Amino acid sequence: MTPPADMIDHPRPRFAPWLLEPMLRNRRIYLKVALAAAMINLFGLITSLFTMTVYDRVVPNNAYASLVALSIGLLIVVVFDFVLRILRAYFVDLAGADIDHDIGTRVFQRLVGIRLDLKRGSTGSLTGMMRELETLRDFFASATMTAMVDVPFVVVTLVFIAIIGGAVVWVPLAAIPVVIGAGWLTRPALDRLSAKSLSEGQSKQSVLVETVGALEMVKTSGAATLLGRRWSKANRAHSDSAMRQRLVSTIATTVAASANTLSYAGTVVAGVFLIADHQLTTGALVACSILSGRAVQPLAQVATLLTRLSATRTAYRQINTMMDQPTEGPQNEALKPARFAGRIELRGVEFRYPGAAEKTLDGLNLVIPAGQRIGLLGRVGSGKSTIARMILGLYPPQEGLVMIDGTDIRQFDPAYMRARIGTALQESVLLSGSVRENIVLDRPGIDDAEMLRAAELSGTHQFMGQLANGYDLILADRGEGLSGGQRQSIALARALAGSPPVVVFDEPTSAMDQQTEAALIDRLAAELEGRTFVLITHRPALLRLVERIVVIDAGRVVNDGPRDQVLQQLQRPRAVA
Ligand SMILES: Nc1ncnc2c1ncn2[C@@H]1O[C@H](COP(=O)(O)OP(=O)(O)OP(=O)(O)O)[C@@H](O)[C@H]1O
Repeated sequence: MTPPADMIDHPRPRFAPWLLEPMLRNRRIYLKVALAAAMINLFGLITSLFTMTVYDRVVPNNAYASLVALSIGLLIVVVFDFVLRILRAYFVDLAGADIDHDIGTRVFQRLVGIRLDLKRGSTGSLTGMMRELETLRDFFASATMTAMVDVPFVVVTLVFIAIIGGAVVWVPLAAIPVVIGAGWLTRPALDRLSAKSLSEGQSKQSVLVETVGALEMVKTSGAATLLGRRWSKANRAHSDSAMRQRLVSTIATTVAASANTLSYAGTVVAGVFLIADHQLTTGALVACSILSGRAVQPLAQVATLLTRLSATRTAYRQINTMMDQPTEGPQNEALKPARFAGRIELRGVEFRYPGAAEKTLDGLNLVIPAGQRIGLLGRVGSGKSTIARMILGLYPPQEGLVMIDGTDIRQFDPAYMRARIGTALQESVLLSGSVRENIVLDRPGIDDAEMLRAAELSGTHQFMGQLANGYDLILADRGEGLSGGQRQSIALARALAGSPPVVVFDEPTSAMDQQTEAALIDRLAAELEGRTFVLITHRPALLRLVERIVVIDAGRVVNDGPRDQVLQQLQRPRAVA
């Protein structure tokens, strides 16, 4: 069974493996579709033969016995035709659903593995692109696929017309280039318009996602006017190009439909002369006129297919651009070391955000021995959160190295590494679903007992334990329905669950009152003992948790030492002033 590998090696036209592989896997089903199509086309020929026989043999001779026999035969054909048509639709759907599922999984995996430094476009345009999967699915799972299977039978039908109708075959033959020409000529315009319509649809989606995601801000800050203007502009542009796209494809499909009618009528007209010339019987003419419609029809369907092909190709290109991008993690075998002690080292790290003019980290050197708890201090925008992102491998440095336990973190499996770093970043983003799901996140090894332990540590249990449905409380999108402090507490429970050897907290108490914060610090002090802890904060109380302080300014370390010593140095200039 070598042929499939061959086809993957030299695909023409070049299809990406994410599309080609699931299609090839379904080749058996498509073979069944082709078989069913062949039978259905054969039945079509039989029906026309039936008509011809009735006109030429039954009508002139009043041969009712033959008519009964022929009718029974035809009835059987109709029943088979019915069953085969249903089977054909079912098989196309079956293959379509499998391909859709496969591609959906692959694309989603790629989406979550996207490298943040290579990410292009807004959240809205990314979701818009995911929506384009529907366009691809519609193409593979719809009747359009069956139209392609019917195309080779056009030749069979034409040969059949030539056999029974002779010169009449020139009529459908003349109609075919018209149909193909209409499809071909409109294609460049359709390609252009569907690309335009797709990008404008994504702009529309961007405005929508931004508005819905920040509805409270939109209302309170009066952003509705600005967003409303953006929305109508995007909407107008999109409906304009969608209208043009429909217009052009209507031209192609209408030309095909008219060619179909002309082919039928032309056959009848030409047939009259041939009958007069005794070259054709009336029955053969009727059969030919039916068949000439059947010869052009698949091509008319292909014209429709071509109009959809533009949209499908645009969607394919969009998705393929994302699928072609390198994902996170090493290209070769990723490391998953059994021991993860948590010694962190940033050596000569230089980093500039994509598109930013200034470097955020400028030759930063920092070693955090395993088990040490450090606080990162520094002014707003000095680069503290960026250091956390470097440690988590969210962005690779342009220069220098980020290492954990002496290994460049780019060699680790990103999911493996991040599962060992408990992280609570500045924004406490929760997901829709229960509080339990938000803490456990389906991670292996985190059972109810561990979830409760983490919830007690973070302070979540204080408010969740008292509610009747407690941890099964269902949250709306992004944790709506809870206060900011409660959300933050759940995010901390999520980070602490599973006792990861490294913990990175960025402003973990920014939404909490002093009392809640003090109680949290008491509980965390014992919990973090012996673990590598990186704390980014502007709140002095939290510094009780750390033994060393590193001060960052403009992406460099400007002070580093034992906590109390650095705190004294930081207070001194103020005392002098
Ligand atoms: N995603 C991003 N894209 C481009 N620039 C960014 C991005 N995130 C941060 N920056 C820039 O990098 C610089 C440092 O940001 P960072 O978030 O690391 O600061 P910080 O020290 O954590 O500040 P804060 O105390 O306000 O949290 C800022 O000047 C900011 O403009």
